Amino acid sequence: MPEILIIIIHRFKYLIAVGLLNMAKPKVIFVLGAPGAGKGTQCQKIVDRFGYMHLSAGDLLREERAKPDSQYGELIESYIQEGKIVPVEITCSLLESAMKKSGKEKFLIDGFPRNQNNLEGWNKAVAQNVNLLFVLFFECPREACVERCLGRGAAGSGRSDDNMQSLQKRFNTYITETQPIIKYYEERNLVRTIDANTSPDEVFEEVKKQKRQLFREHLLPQQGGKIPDSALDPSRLILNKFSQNGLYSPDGYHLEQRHPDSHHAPKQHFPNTVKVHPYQDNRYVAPPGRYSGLQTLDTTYLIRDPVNYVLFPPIRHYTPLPFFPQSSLKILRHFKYSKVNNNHDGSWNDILPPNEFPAKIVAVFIFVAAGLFLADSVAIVPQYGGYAVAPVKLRQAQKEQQQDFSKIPGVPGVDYPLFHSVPPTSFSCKHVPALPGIYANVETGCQAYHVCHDGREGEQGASFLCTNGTVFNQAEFACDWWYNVNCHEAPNLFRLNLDPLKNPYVPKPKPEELAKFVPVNKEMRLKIGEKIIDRLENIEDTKGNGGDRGRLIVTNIRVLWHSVASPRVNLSIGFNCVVTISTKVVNSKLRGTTQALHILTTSNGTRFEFIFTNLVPGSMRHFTSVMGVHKAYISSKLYRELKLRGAVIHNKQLKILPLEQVFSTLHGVWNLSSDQGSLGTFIVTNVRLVWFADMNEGFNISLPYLQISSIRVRDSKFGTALVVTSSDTSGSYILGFRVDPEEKLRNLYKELSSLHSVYKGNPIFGVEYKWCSNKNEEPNEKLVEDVVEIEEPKGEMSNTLAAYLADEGHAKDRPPVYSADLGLAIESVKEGFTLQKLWEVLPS
Ligand SMILES: Nc1ncnc2c1ncn2[C@@H]1O[C@H](COP(=O)(O)OP(=O)(O)O)[C@@H](O)[C@H]1O
Ligand SMILES: O=c1ccn([C@@H]2O[C@H](COP(=O)(O)OP(=O)(O)O)[C@@H](O)[C@H]2O)c(=O)[nH]1
Repeated sequence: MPEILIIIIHRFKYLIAVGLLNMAKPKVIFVLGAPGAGKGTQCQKIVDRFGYMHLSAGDLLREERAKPDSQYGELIESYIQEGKIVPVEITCSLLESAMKKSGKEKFLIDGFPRNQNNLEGWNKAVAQNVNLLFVLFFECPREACVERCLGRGAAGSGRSDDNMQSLQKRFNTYITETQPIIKYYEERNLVRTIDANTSPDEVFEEVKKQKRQLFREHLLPQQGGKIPDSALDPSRLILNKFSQNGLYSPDGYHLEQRHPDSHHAPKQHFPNTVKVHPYQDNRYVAPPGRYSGLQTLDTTYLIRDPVNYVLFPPIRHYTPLPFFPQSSLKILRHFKYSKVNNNHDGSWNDILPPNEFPAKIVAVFIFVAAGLFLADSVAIVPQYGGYAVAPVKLRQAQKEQQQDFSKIPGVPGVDYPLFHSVPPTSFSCKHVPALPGIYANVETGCQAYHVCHDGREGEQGASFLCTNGTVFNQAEFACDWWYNVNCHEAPNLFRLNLDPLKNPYVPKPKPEELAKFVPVNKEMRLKIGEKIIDRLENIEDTKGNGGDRGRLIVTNIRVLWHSVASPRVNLSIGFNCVVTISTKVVNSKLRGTTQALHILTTSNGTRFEFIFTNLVPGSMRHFTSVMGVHKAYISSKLYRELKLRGAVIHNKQLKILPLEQVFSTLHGVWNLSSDQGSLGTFIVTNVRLVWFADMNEGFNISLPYLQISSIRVRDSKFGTALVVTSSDTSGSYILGFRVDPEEKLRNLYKELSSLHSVYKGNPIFGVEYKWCSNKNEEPNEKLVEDVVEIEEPKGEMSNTLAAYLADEGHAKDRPPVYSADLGLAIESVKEGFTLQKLWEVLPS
């Protein structure tokens, strides 16, 4: 039996590998082109033909706009009418939730990304989670597109932008904003251009050609898109065809398309097209005799009946195969496409000798079952013209109690184990590094795992099985798809049970204990818009927790450290409090004398210092990432802070920040802060609002959404005014603006309040730190030189601390007390000293 399975895998390894490669992430095709190029029309055809899910960014926005409770409705409407591009945060979240909701794996994203802001937003939030196949670009002259859009409007599209006025603006946006995006993808060789200035069917013919070539290039990049004929053999095609028709088509079918010349209908006993119909046991079969009146499906494929084949019993146990590694990830890794060409010529020779088949076989079906449910159903094999007809199951009619393996890539029992209960193995909790802990059982291909505790459950601990298709991922402490797990690696990861953050059986603090430490733990949670940039293990907080191994986390706004042994011992240093970051020679309990990271901070007028030692000899990463991110933080202050009279305007143009996108520019806006008011220009971007005086561009204000506490429309002595209040942290300024006519003011108000709510939820901090590949571990001398080191008068410790530690009369340990400031238990501080003084570096 294993031989049969090996043959199946051999024959289908191409499909398995390709399937796995593609199943890992949802596939996305971007569809771009001018308004009216026919994107929607072609997408519908692609959906019908290739089964993609069509997501039109424009349609999703229109749907959102139509929702009565949508907070973005008005903003979307005004942007669409103006032909402007809606902020990417809105579009991306609509796209993402539509993708998730659909449960599908292949998407045509139509009309997106349309500008730099879209592109950046997508790259930041979604790109890494999907597999972008290519960009389908419909090229069509402007006149034709305009005519089509006007035609669409006249035919009752109901779209508020299918009119000449909006079209003009949409085309401007398309030329200035979307075309550069197409160019961006062109430079990456991802664009496939289709001439869209022909009839819809002709355009679609081109799409199909491109699709075929792209399919090949995508699957076989190393062969320049040339697929060996064997790779596209009929079995592959019929699987697609059956699945398109809702038929169940498991791995293991071997099918062959008949050649029209040798099976020309009038000369042959059987027609070119064989009709199959649902059989009483819910399979699709070719019916004997007439099929009039029966619901049928045409197939031109032959399914051959293997000679001398035996029904193999259901696979109940997972037996590792000698040359197929248990973890089929290895199949992927070792898989070479060229092998398909060399070892498999697309004929049946590698399964059955050709002379075993009658010469004039027309409709002959082969069936090799690959799993339990197939083996069960093979008992009935109806005969057709003397040849066995393969049973084909209808997806919808599948028996409830049988598991559907079709959604799981790979061969059940071969690629992944199929245990129904945990078998006895040599696994023993006696040999594990930590108790309690969870351990994968390698002998079961990791389908079983054991919770080792106090020995009550026996030597194997409490044993559990992951559901079929999944195995225990020791790195994640959870059942995971088999192709994500390298089971052989599991024993090397057993030690992760020592990490209290990983090991779910390490008791977590009780709620009341947690309450005690809330201030500290709350700090450790990531804040809105906060992103982790680097995470370093083995870092000692040399000053505060010497001798304790910890984890240093660098985010875009701060540095966090926590002890690994007791995560509640932690600290958080906001970059906004940092005075300097430098290096310093220290004496670490765990590393001896070494260079450490020295962070000097100030908070409420008091200075604090922090020293972090990397316990990995030679590693400089803690210097490079903390200093690098800090620099990025400093240089991006404008993203986050209110700025008055800054050099933000040059020649009446806003100096744009790196991730910034201008949404609107409004002339003739009065700033009401002085008695007579000043006339100026108002600019709305995805980061901030900016106003500058027409007479003097140095008289300006730049206010990020992050610093806005409210936006209102109010009556004032100047008439109806837009009133923007800055947050407490930025001085609670009240800014008044007036625009005529009032409708314009109200539109500005709506736009600003929508953008404020979008960017309050997704603040842009502007801290972008780029890793230099392979250089992470190298000392970056320049970076170290740049930082000014603060000289301390005596030694390396503050005088107070040195005096404290010099404790000559020390007889016994001081009792621990709870320090509300630190949220920790500390030793009671000696008389004459205060905590603050001990932490102080420079006299305040
Ligand atoms: N190849 C074509 N030739 C002529 N009219 C077309 C063609 N493709 C689409 N149309 C029509 O043009 C209008 C715009 O097409 P649509 O697919 O909605 O474009 P888009 O999504 O690019 O804005 C529709 O009314 C559609 O019926
Ligand atoms: O990612 C997108 C897609 C669309 N739109 C807006 O929706 C309008 C209509 O887009 P759609 O793709 O429906 O129409 P097209 O102009 O391509 O026919 C555009 O003009 C934009 O205002 C947007 O802001 N972001």
